[in-house]
Amino acid sequence: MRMADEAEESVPALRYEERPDGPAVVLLDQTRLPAEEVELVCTDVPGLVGAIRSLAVRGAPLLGIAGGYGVALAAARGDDVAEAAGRLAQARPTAVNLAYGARRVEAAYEAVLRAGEGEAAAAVRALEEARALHREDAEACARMIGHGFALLDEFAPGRSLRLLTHCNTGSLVTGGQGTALGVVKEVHRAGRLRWLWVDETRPLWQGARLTAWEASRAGMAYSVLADSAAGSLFAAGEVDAVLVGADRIAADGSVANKVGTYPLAVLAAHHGVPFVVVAPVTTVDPATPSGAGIEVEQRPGGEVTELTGLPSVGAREPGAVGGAGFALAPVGAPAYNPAFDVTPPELVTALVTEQGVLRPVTGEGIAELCSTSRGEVSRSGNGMMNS
Ligand SMILES: CSC[C@H]1O[C@H](OP(=O)(O)O)[C@H](O)[C@@H]1O
Repeated sequence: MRMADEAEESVPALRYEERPDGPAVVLLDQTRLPAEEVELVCTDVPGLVGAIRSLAVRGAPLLGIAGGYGVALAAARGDDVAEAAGRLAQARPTAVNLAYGARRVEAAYEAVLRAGEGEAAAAVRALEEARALHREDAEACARMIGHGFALLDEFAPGRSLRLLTHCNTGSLVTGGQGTALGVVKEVHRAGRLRWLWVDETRPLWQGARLTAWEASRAGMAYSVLADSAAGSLFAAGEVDAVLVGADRIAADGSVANKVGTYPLAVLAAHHGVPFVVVAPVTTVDPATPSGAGIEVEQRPGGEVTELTGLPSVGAREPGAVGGAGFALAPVGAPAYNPAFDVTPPELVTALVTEQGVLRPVTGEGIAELCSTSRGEVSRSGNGMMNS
């Protein structure tokens, strides 16, 4: 167990291993960070589904990669691949990437079976597709980071920036350097990060625990803040731009992201601050017409009403993250705990993907984004451009 104190830019959040005792998906248990770097070895799909539900592995792009490797793991074990893909796809409902990754690898596996090449060859193909998905995400991060940095430079040429972010969108949620936090890292590397404001991100503290962990390792100047303190920073003129990730982007440009994102978008609009979403095209879901159609995951109330310890203590409620904790409310108090909220497109200044920057974010622009194959760049009257 390595303590989280080495100065490293990014730590691989997940890998697939063919071990002497069999294949496994090995992941950095994010419920144990920042205090401990503990690896979780998932040797079967039920174990991986449990890790996804407990947020030991989390974040839309990484969930897609985990879903893909999970199907490859089932194929390597000779398990029922269709059943495994279904369980993985349904492990968390909001991040579209999870189902995309699982189904894409399942389709690769099935194609080899249909060709009559047998289960062993199909299992090899499944792992190849999962690894391709992983590589593509890392490449997408690099392109998003370039487009995002150029966009910020357009907003404030040559200036140092005070950026605010919510939840965690760095190396811990992608196959590469991250989405929104990946852009922040690039601003920092360019010597242009004046300050990073890190929303703690209640109730699971992804900001305080994970973004602060990544920011510390990158040597950034930052402050953690209570989510409710963000408004006073906008009022004081202390925020030059907001950068967040996404879990699902509907066909009309509505953005589902960690709960607390929508209020930031309203604050940014009120104060004339750019509100920028950074997400790979695999987060875009043309099959969901609008934000109203996005299923928002409802999580156990105990995550709100208890301050929990390490998950090893044993969660109070099925599915809740963390172990037995301290009551922050009367025991058994009812709680409302949506994991995400939805921001309408009119509050999004720009959507940065690996294919370019969409500004403004409109249904037409989203449709065009989905119609181009990966890597192509499209330019259109609705502001789709490659920055
Ligand atoms: C770059 S996607 C990260 C995205 O995922 C987080 O949700 P969770 O921690 O519940 O997996 C959050 O919405 C982040 O913006």
